[in-house]
Amino acid sequence: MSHGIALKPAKSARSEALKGTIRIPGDKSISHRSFMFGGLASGETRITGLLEGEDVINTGKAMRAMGARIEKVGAEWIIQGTGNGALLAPEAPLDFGNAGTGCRLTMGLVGVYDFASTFIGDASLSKRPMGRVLNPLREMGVQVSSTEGDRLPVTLHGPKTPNPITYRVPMASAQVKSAVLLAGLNTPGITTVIEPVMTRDHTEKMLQGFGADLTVETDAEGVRTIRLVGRGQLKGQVIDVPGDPSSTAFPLVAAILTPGSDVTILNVLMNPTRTGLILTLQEMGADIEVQNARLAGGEDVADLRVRYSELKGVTVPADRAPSMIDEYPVLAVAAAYASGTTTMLGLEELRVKESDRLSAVAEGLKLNGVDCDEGKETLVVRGRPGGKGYGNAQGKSVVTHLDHRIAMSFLVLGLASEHPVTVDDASIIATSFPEFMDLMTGLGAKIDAVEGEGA
Ligand SMILES: O=C(O)C1=C[C@@H](OP(=O)(O)O)[C@@H](O)[C@H](O)C1
Ligand SMILES: C=C(OP(=O)(O)O)C(=O)O
Repeated sequence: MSHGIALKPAKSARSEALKGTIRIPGDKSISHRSFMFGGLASGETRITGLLEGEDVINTGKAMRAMGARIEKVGAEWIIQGTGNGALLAPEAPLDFGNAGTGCRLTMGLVGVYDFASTFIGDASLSKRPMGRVLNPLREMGVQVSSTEGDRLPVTLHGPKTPNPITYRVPMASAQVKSAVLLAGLNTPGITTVIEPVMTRDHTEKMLQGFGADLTVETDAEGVRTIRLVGRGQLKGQVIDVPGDPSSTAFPLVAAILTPGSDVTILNVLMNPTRTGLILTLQEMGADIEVQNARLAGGEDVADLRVRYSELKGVTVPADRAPSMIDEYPVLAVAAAYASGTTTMLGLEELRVKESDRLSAVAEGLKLNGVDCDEGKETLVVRGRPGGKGYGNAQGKSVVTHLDHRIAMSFLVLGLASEHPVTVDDASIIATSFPEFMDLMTGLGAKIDAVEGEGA
């Protein structure tokens, strides 16, 4: 799926109170991995609650192209996997659309096989750095042919026998950690990943669930050493994917910013590597009640009741970034309505997402009259409670740069701003949260597609 040809703008306008109870679709990270590990494992995997966003569907297509049988029966996805080590050579390039996770993890998964696989994506993914995954794969003996700067298209060809490596992940990235571990699945011996800063741990937990011989040791400084014994058997599993905390962020912040709101969001994944935004919003004074906290399929899950709140600015420490890395755009929007200054530190990884999110957020905030400063790896927002004067300047739209989180964040900004906010492309939201418009308007948000605009 390619984006950027027919842009579909959308407009949000100051809304009455948001009210109601919603269930957020499945977590994107867990959904990608469910298709990948189910497609690889021996026997049957059954998945409910899968996120059917474009990113995840592209991962499913890639797994099918490598021999997995995947079908949807009623509400369930049923997969017959190939067995570990038995993926087939894809006959055509694997197109990951907009998805860094699908692309980078699959590079690890299949890149070490002794055949060629080619990876392509949309204009956004084609700009993103792949060297972070290609470098460890090169160390394992993979032949890499890539476009300048290690961008897509990339073709990989694994060696007869890959080398097990010990790899210290140089940046806080669950995608890099996961790519190396997945390469280790088809490598003899022990592949070791050292993770100085903990990132989301879905790969480790799910591989253990599928029967991989994987251990994690954490030292006194919090440095994690993950060891995976290669070429073991993986067995199909039954998975119920919990709701995505990154998608939850949008109705959550929308309810906090819109006077009179009272919204309950059901079945949200509360894995501590994903809850940095909730903690930060609570520090800012947000009224978020965690209800029915429970364990489901080995993950913490809860319902969240959130009410309109007056926020105050805070400093968000750099070490919290991995647990809320995709939530900074919408946190910046919340900060725009807080009294005082919010300072966000340690944001270097935001520059290599679907867009340079640090610049895209700062540009969008300024276009809407929000006072902010973009630093090399920081963002400072000086908020204005009530949002007086906020809204698109001179009829211009927020430029979303093929980035779903930029599109959703600025539509949320418009729900509490004095003037409406238009974004240039709402179609990109379907990559991660196809139900966004319906769920938000169902709560009472004023968001519409804009007819007759766009390229
Ligand atoms: O492993 C994953 O599922 C993800 C890891 C993060 O990327 P990085 O590893 O690049 O930080 C995150 O931004 C992305 O949305 C999903
Ligand atoms: C960064 C994201 O995803 P990916 O890297 O998979 O494109 C995201 O969903 O915000």
